[in-house]
Amino acid sequence: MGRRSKHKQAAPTPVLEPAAAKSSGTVRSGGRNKPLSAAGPRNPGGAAAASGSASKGKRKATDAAPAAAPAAGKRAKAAPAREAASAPPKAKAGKKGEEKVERSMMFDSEDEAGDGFEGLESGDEDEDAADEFDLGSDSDDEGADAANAAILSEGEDSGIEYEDEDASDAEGALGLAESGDEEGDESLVEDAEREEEDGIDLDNLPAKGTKLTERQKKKMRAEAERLEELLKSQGLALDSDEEGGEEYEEGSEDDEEGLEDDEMLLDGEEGSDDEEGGDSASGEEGGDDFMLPTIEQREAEAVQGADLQVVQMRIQEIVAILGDFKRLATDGRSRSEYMEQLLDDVCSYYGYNAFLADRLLQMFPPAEAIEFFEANETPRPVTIRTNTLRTRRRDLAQALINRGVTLEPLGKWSKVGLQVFESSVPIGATAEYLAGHYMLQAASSFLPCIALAPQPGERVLDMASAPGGKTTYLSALMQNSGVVFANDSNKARTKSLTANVHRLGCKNVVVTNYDARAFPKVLGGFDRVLLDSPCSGTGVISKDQSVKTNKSERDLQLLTHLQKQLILCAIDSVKRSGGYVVYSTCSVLTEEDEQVVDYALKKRPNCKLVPTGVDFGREGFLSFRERRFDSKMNLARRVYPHTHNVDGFFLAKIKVSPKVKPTAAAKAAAKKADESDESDAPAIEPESDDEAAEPAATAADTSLFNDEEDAQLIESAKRRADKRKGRPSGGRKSGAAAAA
Ligand SMILES: C[S@@+](CC[C@H](N)C(=O)[O-])C[C@H]1O[C@@H](n2cnc3c(N)ncnc32)[C@H](O)[C@@H]1O
Repeated sequence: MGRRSKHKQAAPTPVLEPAAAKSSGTVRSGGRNKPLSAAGPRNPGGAAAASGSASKGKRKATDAAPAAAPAAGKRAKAAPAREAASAPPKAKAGKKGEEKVERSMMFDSEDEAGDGFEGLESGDEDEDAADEFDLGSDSDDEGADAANAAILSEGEDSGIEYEDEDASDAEGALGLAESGDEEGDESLVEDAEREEEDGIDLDNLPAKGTKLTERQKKKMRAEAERLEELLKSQGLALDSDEEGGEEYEEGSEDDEEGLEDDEMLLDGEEGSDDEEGGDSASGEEGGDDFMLPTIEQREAEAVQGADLQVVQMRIQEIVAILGDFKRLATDGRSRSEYMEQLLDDVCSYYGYNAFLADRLLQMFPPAEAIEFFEANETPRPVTIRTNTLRTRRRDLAQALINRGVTLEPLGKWSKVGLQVFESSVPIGATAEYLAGHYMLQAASSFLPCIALAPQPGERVLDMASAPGGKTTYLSALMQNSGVVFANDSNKARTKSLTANVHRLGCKNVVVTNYDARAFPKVLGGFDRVLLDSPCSGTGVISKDQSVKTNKSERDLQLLTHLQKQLILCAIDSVKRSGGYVVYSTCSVLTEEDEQVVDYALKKRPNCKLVPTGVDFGREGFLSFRERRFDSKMNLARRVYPHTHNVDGFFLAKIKVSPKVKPTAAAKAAAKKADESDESDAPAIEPESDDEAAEPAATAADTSLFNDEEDAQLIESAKRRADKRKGRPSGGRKSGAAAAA
């Protein structure tokens, strides 16, 4: 990744993966165009969270950058949590004010340029240009591209830099300075500053005489070498004999001093052991390498409470060691011991329960997992979706700009999205909002609708639709024709769904209130079905910190069982001649994503995965731990907060063909899928009134499933519920139980 880009705000990213993933994340800090946040981190759920993430929440409110662990190659500026917690949260406010002016100026100057988004105020653009932000034709595509390109080319001024510029950045970064001229010097200073942030944190260098670990020494030597390389590439070698040395002459004293300092630091109390900076990280000497805490130390920490600063440092050390275990693990402890400590530390530092922290640590390599946890401490940018039933994006943008809103197009991948950077008015209460010109909608939540691609005149089912962000988008994509059945099992939530449908002027929507497992019995024959499934919400922790602590293994089992039932109903609701189902969740856990889709494919051999039409994000997993998934699962898409600066999200598109007589192999696969689902299935009822879990215990019509297992589960759940509420048990029987 280009180093410059790190300092600029990432828009929700049109980034192709896996390249983006490898680039260690796109969520970047402190650019001038820091986006308006959708929601501040909420109060963490548990006691641990209170100590851990509450303070982190504050810190992050002032600094949008997820501080990646050093092993991610970034060497995060590890501001001590407590110190940072007291950082003034309004520090950026003044900057934002300036930003607003800058952004407006950007649009103005683009007006003069006369293409793309810049036509906003001019009003004299030709029809083609005026259509640029409408849905539809290829030329529109080009127009939108041009608009974005114009903005992208403003990268330096606007402070916005998209991920796909990073490659050229990386190449260009070192060629910035013409040696000797002022510009060059400035660039060099900037580079050096960047080095500080990217590499060794000069603000937080250990005090002189501090004893450094071998690994720290090694890092510093490597950093020194890198700086030397950089200087050389600028024609400013450290060696004053070399050409160009003169220009460096002035600074050389300082630098020599600096080097002395470095050396003193490197030497610590013991004196330098290798001037050449050779590899001495093996830890044979001195035994001053990182050591995992002993059992006694862990017990003491458990009793006294952990010092967050210590825990944070330890997380970084462990992540670095796990990244190069053979070389860096010098205390004879096993990898699993390191993982165990990391799990403990993640729980106490970020405030997750052990179950979820463990699941998430399994999802990513350790360094990336920390990036994910960090990203969950900062809100995602506010995004809105233009309601094309009422207005055009350019008109909406102009209207909001006139109200003092700073915004820009979301990215090439969306013709209707806008990212809001700053607003002097509440974005959920403008006249345009009330008039239904836009929906406040997370960028990820556009994706399933894009994937479903409903056509005008079609019959569409949105199975779990409240509060209607996707329903209203589907309606707009269908240009208010055909029909969208917008269903949700939660009656209270259908009220906000209905309100949104009205506000946005969706005339082709019918709201229904069923447990979606009642489909296709109540209604079937759909061209397309969206199942935006109830889920654990592990992709939206930045919006709801309670997810960190309120999910247990049992909740997950209940959810996945429900999800599997729902996806079969979605498939069965497609018309006989075939159609499409999009399955999506805002969870990143494979149990709720690939595993559910895989189950459905095995149970319904007339289905196959097809491309989502969303060309960014990571591919779905083909396997995860001991599980193997459908060979086309790579067509599914995953997006993450730490790689795309959007809510974590999963989507898969399934083509449903007319039913065929299942082959023996298909039957065997379906049976196997059932068995595996049974082993995953919940053994006990949910205790909470958790919205997502509720339907599992109150299934309206389980006769859809001639599944004894289901019937028994529901029956025993009801018995237990009766018992808990003091009702005589056995007095009632569900339809399913009766049928069974
Ligand atoms: C992820 S939210 C849907 C968000 C919605 N698609 C949107 O874009 O605004 C999941 C929804 O599923 C609903 N739900 C949970 N269990 C359900 C069930 N068995 N049948 C139908 N809806 C259900 C919840 O009430 C919740 O509104």
